[in-house]
Order: sequence, then C-alpha cells, then structure tokens
Amino acid sequence: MTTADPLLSGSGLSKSYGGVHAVSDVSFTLHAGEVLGLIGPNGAGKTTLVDLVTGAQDADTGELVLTGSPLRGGAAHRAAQGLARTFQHPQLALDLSVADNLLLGAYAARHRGLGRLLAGLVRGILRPHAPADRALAERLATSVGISGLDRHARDLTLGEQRLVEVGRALGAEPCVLLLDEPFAGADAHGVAGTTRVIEVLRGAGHGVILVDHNVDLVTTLADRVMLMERGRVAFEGSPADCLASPEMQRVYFGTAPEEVAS
Ligand SMILES: Nc1ncnc2c1ncn2[C@@H]1O[C@H](COP(=O)(O)OP(=O)(O)OP(=O)(O)O)[C@@H](O)[C@H]1O
Repeated sequence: MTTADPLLSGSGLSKSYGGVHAVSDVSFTLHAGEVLGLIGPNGAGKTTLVDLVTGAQDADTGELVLTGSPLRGGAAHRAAQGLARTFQHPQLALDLSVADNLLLGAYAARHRGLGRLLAGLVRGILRPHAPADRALAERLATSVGISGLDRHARDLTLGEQRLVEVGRALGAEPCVLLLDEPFAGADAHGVAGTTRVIEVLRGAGHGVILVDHNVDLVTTLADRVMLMERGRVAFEGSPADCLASPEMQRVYFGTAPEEVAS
C-alpha cells in the first residue's frame, strides 16, 4: 500500500431486501485524514452502506479493502481490524454506567473477541474499574465533552447517548470511524463534542465516514461528499460542487437549478 492508496475502499457493493434495492453497485474511496460525508433522503441506502462496510449486514456483491487488505468477516472481526461505528439509534448498554459504556470500545479492541470482551465486561461490573481504566474513561469523556461518569446510560438524553457512543468508538482507537446520524437530536454541545472528535481523527490521519441529514454540517465538516439516492450514488465530489450540482437540487427539491430560476 502506498500513501496514494485509499485507507478504505468499496467497489460494486449491493444489497437487496426482497425487491428493495437498498444499495446498488456503490463504489467509494476514503483516504487517510479524510472525512467523507454521506447524504441523501430517507431510504437512500446510507445506513445500509454503513452496515455493509462494518459487517453488520452481508453484501450481496462487492469488495471492501482496508489498508490494502480485503475486509471480510463479521462485525467483531472488522472492528478488530480498525473499524468503529455509531448507530442511527444509539445502542448503549442502558443498565451500565457512562464509564462502563465508554470503556466497551477499548475492551473490545483490547480483547479482540466477543467472549473475552464479555468476560472483561463482567469483571468490570463486578469490581471497580482499575485506575487505568477509570483514567481512560475520564479521557474519553473529556474528548467528547460528557460529564457524570457514574450515571446510568438510561438516564442520558439522546444527545448525551450519541456522545457516549462516539466516545466508545474512539476508545477502540479506530483507523476508520463511521458515524450514523450523530447530530440527530444533538444540541450545540453534542454537535461540538462530535465535531471535535472528527477533527482529532482527521488530524491523526484516520478516516471518517459521516452520515447525517444535517446537510449544512456535513458539507462544512466533510472533505468530500457522496449524495445517495435510491441505493445509488447520485453525485460525488467536493462539498461546494455537491451543493451546486443539479443532482442535489433534484434529489432534495425535485428540480434542476434552471427550473428553480425560471
Ligand atoms: N433490514 C431491512 N429489511 C428490509 N428493508 C430494509 C432493511 N434495511 C433497510 N431497508 C430498506 O432499504 C432502503 C434503504 O434503507 P436505509 O436505512 O439504508 O436508508 P437511509 O438512507 O439510511 O435512510 P434514513 O435516512 O431514513 O435512515 C429503504 O427502502 C429501507 O426501507
């Protein structure tokens, strides 16, 4: 792999559910230090694409390559290879504390296997955190800007849950982070915390795939944008070019720019 090679690439990815073509022949690249924004209306296939990359769903067709090697296997295997994600609907362990949830990503990366992860978790629950783990939880909390480490996850607002998910993903020290609607339901504080993490990862030469309906934020934060429509890539390019494109006008407003002007 040379520095010009993508950190992560997908080619010819497709996934159908019965007659619904959720993702159809999608190809993409993500380079080191790059934020790729993924936008598109409801049902465009954004979450399905994230699922195919992270191994939450099996692709019908297509190939993925991460740092020069084929990316295969289930979600836990891919996480061990350096992928981390957040979910459109946050998936925290609601009965655990903020600190325990933040540590889950690091435990998973450290133990590289579900059985050992669960064993580590049970040990963590049954006895207080080792000082190093508590310090790590505090560092992750500071990174995303969340306080109250001993609160139960179920007592958090949606925005706080999203921040903990981002912190948990950060704890795995991913080379690629996939964020699925991190700004939905987040207040200014939540937006700032997630934005900070994106900037840190970009600065460290990692990659970020950012899915969100907040087009203003995505086009501000992303280096490149992919617009999806009915499972396909309708446009791919710089944020400015995407915003000015006829495809953007058509997908979001149902009109081409010249029709708007007349
Ligand atoms: N598990 C599933 N079973 C059946 N159909 C599914 C499943 N997951 C997604 N779909 C369908 O695939 C299409 C793409 O869905 P997907 O959730 O990927 O879109 P999206 O762009 O993420 O939408 P949103 O912005 O609303 O989250 C939709 O028509 C959806 O109903």
